[in-house]
Amino acid sequence: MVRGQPAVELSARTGDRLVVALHGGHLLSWQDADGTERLYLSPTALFDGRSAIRGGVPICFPQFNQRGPLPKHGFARNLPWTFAGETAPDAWTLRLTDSDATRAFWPERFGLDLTLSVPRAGVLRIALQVANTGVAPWSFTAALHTYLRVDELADARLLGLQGAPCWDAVRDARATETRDAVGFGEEFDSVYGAPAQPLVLRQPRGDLHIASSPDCPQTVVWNPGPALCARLADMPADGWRHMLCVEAAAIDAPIELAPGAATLLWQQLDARPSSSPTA
Ligand SMILES: O=P(O)(O)OC[C@H]1O[C@@H](O)[C@H](O)[C@@H](O)[C@@H]1O
Repeated sequence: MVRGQPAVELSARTGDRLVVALHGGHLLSWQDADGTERLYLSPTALFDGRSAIRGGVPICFPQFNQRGPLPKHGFARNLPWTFAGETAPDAWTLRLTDSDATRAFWPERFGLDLTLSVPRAGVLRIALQVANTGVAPWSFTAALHTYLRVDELADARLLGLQGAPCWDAVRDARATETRDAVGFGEEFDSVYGAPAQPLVLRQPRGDLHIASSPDCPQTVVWNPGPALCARLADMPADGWRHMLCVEAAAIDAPIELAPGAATLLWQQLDARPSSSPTA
């Protein structure tokens, strides 16, 4: 149990440790072998079995944000998932299938398999298989809404976005990213075309390489900054300084699945020692 909610703790042979809540199939913690926490979990996150948990890796499905009639970011993060156990060495799967609770929002038949795996020490792969188990085609948008832990946001840079098309949601402006190292401070909410190369979150303590699947053609980068953070009841006032969401997303063009078809959305996080000083 974590804060009164059912959760499972997963220990990989590498020494990496994961904690995942059944509510939302929500990864709460990833600690590598030396005990370094890689994900941000708000100390004031709600663990009431209904609300989305602030931090970790919320699963946004079948709708991203408010781009449709469903609740914000869909319903998958608000429902209980089941734990299917270790489905391959150092790989564990959680499952959500359609039920009366999902059909209250969305009529479609579906299966989600979230597989968390540790292929090497300090590497985490988050893979969401989306399957159409019904008899009619349907489409969806989705995101792996990862909250990365940062020691101090002012010292962090996100590298690899230069040249990517970008929609800045704060200013409602479209542009091409010109910076080779993006820094943060105020509210930041942008949808980028995902570059072919992994992004790098660079901090004094080291780099985190962030790769995503071809079926996630967008990368969303979000930090509420001080003003919006102060309005978020489930985040402490300084929480924005210790997180950065880098989300593998399929949102600009909904993915259509034929009956019996499935697709795999994934994000891989790879922690490495710093190769150069903070840009
Ligand atoms: O507060 P929520 O529902 O978890 O959403 C957090 C943020 O999620 C991001 O993915 C969106 O781009 C932001 O616009 C949004 O504010």
